[in-house]
Amino acid sequence: MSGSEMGFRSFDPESSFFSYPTSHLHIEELSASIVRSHRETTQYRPEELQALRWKVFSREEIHAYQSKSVDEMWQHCAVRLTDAVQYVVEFAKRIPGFRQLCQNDQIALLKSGSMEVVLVRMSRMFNTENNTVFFDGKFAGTELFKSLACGDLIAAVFDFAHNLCALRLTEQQMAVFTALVLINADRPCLEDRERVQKVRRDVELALSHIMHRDNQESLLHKLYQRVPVLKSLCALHIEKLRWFRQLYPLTVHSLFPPLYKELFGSDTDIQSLTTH
Ligand SMILES: N#Cc1cc2c(cc1C(F)(C(F)(F)F)C(F)(F)F)CC[C@H]1N(C(=O)[C@H]3CC[C@H](C(=O)O)CC3)CC[C@@]21S(=O)(=O)c1ccc(F)cc1
Repeated sequence: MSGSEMGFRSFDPESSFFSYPTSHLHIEELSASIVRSHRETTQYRPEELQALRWKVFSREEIHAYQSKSVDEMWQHCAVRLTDAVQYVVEFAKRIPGFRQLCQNDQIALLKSGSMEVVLVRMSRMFNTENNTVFFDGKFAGTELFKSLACGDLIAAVFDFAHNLCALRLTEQQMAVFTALVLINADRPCLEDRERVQKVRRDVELALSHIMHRDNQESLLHKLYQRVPVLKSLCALHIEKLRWFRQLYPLTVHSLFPPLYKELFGSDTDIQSLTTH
């Protein structure tokens, strides 16, 4: 094994901790730990989803969803989104390096990145053969979400999930990619950007290590190309939420989960995200 793979440390008196080329073993351990965290913090396993693959909603069931009022359907989805975000918070807390970041930066990364991770995770729930996503126990097409009254956003969310699902990422590749989506040194309001960048560098090495091992380096640039789309989907979500809140201020105020409002509402400070 060459010197750089051995990861010889060079003590840099300036930096708060060793700046060293990361060792091969460290990257292997980091990948394994991220994959384990992913497995422990997703609500559905791939084999479960595979078994339910052809369980689709009947016309009556679809009609029942379409007959819900706009505020009822938004509230229903907001509760599911908040559940999914809480699993992402758990995932983040189990990523080595993320826990070592200061509390402020952990919260800043979750505030700006948890929705993106949920959208990436949604691609695991997608069936590209009939363009449906797993929702409330069965697979649903875009028409089921009509009463949300944001057809353009739903179409974009489905489109993103379809394209990512078509890359057929393994659970390991998905796990490390979501860690990379979360640990982004360009996010707003970070206190120690350099430290976030150092943690991100190791996760980048872990992803290229896994893609190299799986002989799928060609996927890497396709994955990185999907990231700006994630950003635009989240911006569109915030825009729609502002529109919805103007129409139904009381629903958002009293019926939306507090974490949802802290994450996606105005820039209120975040209490329930404190990752103790
Ligand atoms: N409120 C909501 C909302 C909620 C969700 C999404 C989008 C929105 C919006 F906001 C948007 F798009 F603006 F963001 C939308 F669509 F409503 F407008 C996409 C991620 C979905 N989601 C999941 O797919 C998770 C992924 C992780 C998985 C796991 O952990 O294993 C469990 C299921 C969580 C919430 C959920 S959802 O299921 O309510 C849903 C809603 C609309 C849709 F077209 C498809 C799904």
